Parts: sequence; structure tokens; C-alpha cells
Amino acid sequence: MEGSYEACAEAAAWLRARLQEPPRVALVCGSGLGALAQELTDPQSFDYADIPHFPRSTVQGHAGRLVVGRLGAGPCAVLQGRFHLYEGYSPAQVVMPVRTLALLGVHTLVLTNAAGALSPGLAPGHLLVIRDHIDLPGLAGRSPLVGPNDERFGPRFPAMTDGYDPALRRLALALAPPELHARPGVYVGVGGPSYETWAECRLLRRLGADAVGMSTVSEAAAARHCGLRVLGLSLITNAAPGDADEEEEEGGGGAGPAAEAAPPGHEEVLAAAQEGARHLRRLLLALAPRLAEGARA
Ligand SMILES: O=P(O)(O)O[C@@H]1C[C@H](O)[C@@H](CO)O1
Ligand code: HPA
Repeated sequence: MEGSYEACAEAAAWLRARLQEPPRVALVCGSGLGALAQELTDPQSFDYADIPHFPRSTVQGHAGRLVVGRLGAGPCAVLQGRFHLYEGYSPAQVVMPVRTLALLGVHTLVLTNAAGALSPGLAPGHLLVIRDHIDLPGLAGRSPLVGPNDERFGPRFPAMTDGYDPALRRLALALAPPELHARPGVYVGVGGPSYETWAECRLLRRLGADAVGMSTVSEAAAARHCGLRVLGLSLITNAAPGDADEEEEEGGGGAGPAAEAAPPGHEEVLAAAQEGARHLRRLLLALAPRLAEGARA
């Protein structure tokens, strides 16, 4: 039952019976980004604990609430809190809210997250508009699409080359407030919950990733499986560790960026995300009309 089609259908039916208007657009808030829901007018709010089969949020900065209202003129659902593999949830539980929203009639999904910068051009407060992702748990067999395929969600072998909608990406890059220094790039999803070692960061950079985080990739895979249009936004909250080996090889005595960088911590991530959220809110409002007009891919 956990995360099954029947569980998602029950959750969707429970919500449908209570909603003034079913959402067509949905937004998943990353760590510390729950304030994005403040852009909704006429909000209705539901605790995850009350929605049939919904998991519970266990991470600070994830309130565990679904808020449904209007973003601009269109009906929109905002998930204040997501589920992560490191909380002990199965991949199917992690994506259960996304599938439930798809069954409610959502056609466009905005995935936001807090992420560590791997590329030198990115700094806390910057926005990476996700062009593509590397799903490390998925590549290792922990994809929500593993197991018997339920065709009512989607096909056995969905493509992921078109995972993130190019038109929405271009629009987000054009409309982002200058404070966000928005640029396109590659997000790598890891299992967590430990932050990355120096050597892992070096590996991830060499794999072609610009930013690293512990979410989003499973949700994007499940969303595309259901035919949703996806926009991915990574708010950079910290610099991932630099390259300790290069620092040593260069004979750096602690003066370089690697030596100066403080290790990442969740408090710092939350503070940076809350700071960036006010600019992200402006971007979402600017995007609202175009998000609302999307059709299922
Ligand atoms: O839900 P997101 O991906 O925004 O949360 C990030 C990854 C970890 O859950 C946490 C680490 O600080 O923030
Ligand atoms: N690594 C992984 N996940 C994260 C980070 C990070 O540096 N920052 C925010 N989420």
C-alpha cells in the first residue's frame, strides 16, 4: 500500500472532497523555503498528518503542510516540506505527494531545493535553474520507478533526456530578479544525510555537477513518469568543500579558499534559504501566468 497507486488515489480523493478548486500547478518547497506559500491567495491548509497515507516531515525547515490557493490567477498547491531518502523513507514514499498531486490534475511541478555550490561561479544566494540532473540514488537502483510498474502512473521505461522543461527554464532565467544571479546548470542528488567530503566534491565536479543536494531527483523522475512538466530551482545556500588535495599540492598553508571555507551545517542552509526566499517569491509570481497555462507533456 505504501506509496501505491491506491494510496495516492485515496489521498487525492480526500483532498478533492475538501478543496474549493483542484490545483493545476504545484510547488515543492526546499529546506527553509516554506515562505514561498505566502504568495498564495485564498489559502486552504492541510497538515500532512491528516492526509491519508502521507508520510510525516521529520526535518527542520519542512513544516509538513500542504497549502492550496491561487498563485496569480491560477490554482496552485504548495508542499511546505518534502521527504528525503535519508529520513528512512522508501523512494515510493518520497514521491507519494508528487503522484497524489498528479492524480488531482496538476500538470506543472516546480521543484525547489537548497543546495551546495560545486561550480566556482556559484555562491550563497545564487539560483541554479536546473538544466539536467544526476540521480545518484537512482543510478544505484534507488529510483521510485524500480519495482513492478503501474501503468496508471506511466510507462515502464520513461525518457529523462527532457526531464526539465526548456521553455520554463528559459522563462525562469529571463524573469529571475538580478539579486539571484540566475544561471542554468546540473544538480546532482545524493543520498545524504552527511554533507560531502572533499574527495566526494571533487568527484561530483568531475561528473559535471554544478550544485549538490539531497532531494529533487526522485521527485523529478516520478513527475516525468506521470507526464508532468518540471521546473527545477536550486537556491545555493553554501559552498560545498573546495579541493583539499589541490590546496596541499599547491603548498597552500591554509590561506586558500579550501582552508577558509567553513563546513556546511543545516542552520546555515536554513538561514541562507530564508534570505533567498524573498527573491524566489518574486520570481514565482512573475512566472505564475506561464506556469498556469502549461499542458501535460
Ligand atoms: O529539501 P532540500 O533538498 O531543500 O534540503 C536540503 C538537503 C537536506 O535535506 C538539507 C541539508 O541541509 O537541506
Ligand atoms: N550538500 C548536500 N545537500 C545540501 C547542501 C550540501 O552542501 N546544502 C544544502 N543541501
